[in-house]
Amino acid sequence: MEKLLIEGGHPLEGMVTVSGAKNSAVALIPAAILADSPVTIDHLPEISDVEILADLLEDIGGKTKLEDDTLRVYPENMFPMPLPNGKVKMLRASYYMMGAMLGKFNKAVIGLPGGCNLGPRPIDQHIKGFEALGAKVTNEHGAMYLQAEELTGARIYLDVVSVGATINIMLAAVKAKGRTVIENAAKEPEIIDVATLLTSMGARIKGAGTNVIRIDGVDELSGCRHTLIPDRIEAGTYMIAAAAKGREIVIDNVIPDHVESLTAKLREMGTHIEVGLDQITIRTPEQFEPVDVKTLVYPGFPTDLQQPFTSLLTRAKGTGIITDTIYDARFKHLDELRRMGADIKLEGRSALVNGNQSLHGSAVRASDLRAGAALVVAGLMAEGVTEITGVDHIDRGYDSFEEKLRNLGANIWREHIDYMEEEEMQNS
Ligand SMILES: CC(=O)N[C@H]1[C@@H](OP(=O)(O)OP(=O)(O)OC[C@H]2O[C@@H](n3ccc(=O)[nH]c3=O)[C@H](O)[C@@H]2O)O[C@H](CO)[C@@H](O)[C@@H]1O
Ligand SMILES: C=C(OP(=O)(O)O)C(=O)O
Repeated sequence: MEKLLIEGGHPLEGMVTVSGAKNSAVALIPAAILADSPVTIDHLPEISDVEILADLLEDIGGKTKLEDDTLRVYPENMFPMPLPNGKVKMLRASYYMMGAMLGKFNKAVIGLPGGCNLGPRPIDQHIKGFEALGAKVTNEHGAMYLQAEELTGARIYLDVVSVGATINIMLAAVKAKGRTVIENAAKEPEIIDVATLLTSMGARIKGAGTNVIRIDGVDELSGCRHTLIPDRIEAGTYMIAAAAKGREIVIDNVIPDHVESLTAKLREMGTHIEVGLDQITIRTPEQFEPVDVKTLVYPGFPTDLQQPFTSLLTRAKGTGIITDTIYDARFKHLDELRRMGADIKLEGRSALVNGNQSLHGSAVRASDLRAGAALVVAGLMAEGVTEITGVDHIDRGYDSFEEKLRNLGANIWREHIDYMEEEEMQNS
């Protein structure tokens, strides 16, 4: 086990380059299963979710070659090997193995996914989609069994706007017979990225990025080369860190439209922001105004930035309210921020953050990926040293986090936790 240590208070300055999007990468890697020849994906982030998915492709007989930020997938000898346990529980996006394997082999046996514990995260809409396409889906002892004689296009209305269900149904439908229409589809940029890759492979998809997606099934998909879009959540995390502590920070390789909801809120708080073509420059203001934020589906304020944004609100002159309409239990970071001196009340799905509190370094634990990002942002602002455990969560989604922050002037480093310390932590 490892922990992150941050000595707070150092101003940040310079340029940080955003890596490829985690939530695209984790869908594009399973999508490569659908091709009959090699698929090359460029600009992948170096994160554990990517490594585990590449491993899962090997587990079903594929070959993968990861060099720098490029992954080459050789799908020629894959077979529908059951994946009931183990690695599938280490991340959320293993659910895309269901759609991709069903689309390729008409068959899949896969354990239920893991990922951040944000309260219940059902996959009923994924299953509704697979069943509409003709698959029989059963859950036996925690493993999902999916099987179809043949997949046939269907009209599927999602009862909940779901990123995962939209992509999973696309993966299962691209080789189905006839037309599939997904209504009330999610519109996140990552969905467009997946549709772009599948289209390069020969799929016929229209409407990705709108709430109605039409897919006309094709018999064969072939290999291609694709470059991932930049990670808007990583970009947003650096924007928040820059607002918190940045003399002047340039965030490079960002699609400004993808972070518009955050840019608007940071400006409302008084942050100085200049938006270029693929760069955003940010400077900390003298004083932060409190703001209210509600997370919504894209293009609304992303739930994945709710937690780091909460840390920034502790610096506002007054009370800001942050409401998560997507996950009702995405608040495990609040107790940890309170340990650092934050004054936050939780009322239902809303955190009431009383600003003007100076934070102090403490020993805290990241319960999930973005809770980890929230604690890093808080650690950068706090007086003294913050020790963050639960680093494996952070490593799921941030490429070279400490290195990138160190290049901006942060004093952040990683230490190994020895056996005795681990015991002590577990008993405390
Ligand atoms: C790997 C990945 O891309 N993860 C992202 C994806 O997660 P994920 O795909 O799991 O999130 P969804 O968009 O599916 O979930 C949105 C909401 O719908 C609910 N729901 C979802 C599916 C379903 O079958 N039934 C159902 O009720 C969920 O509980 C949640 O309240 O989108 C989330 C919302 O932007 C992000 O926080 C995650 O970072
Ligand atoms: C919730 C997240 O990830 P996952 O869905 O992979 O758990 C996230 O990226 O903030």
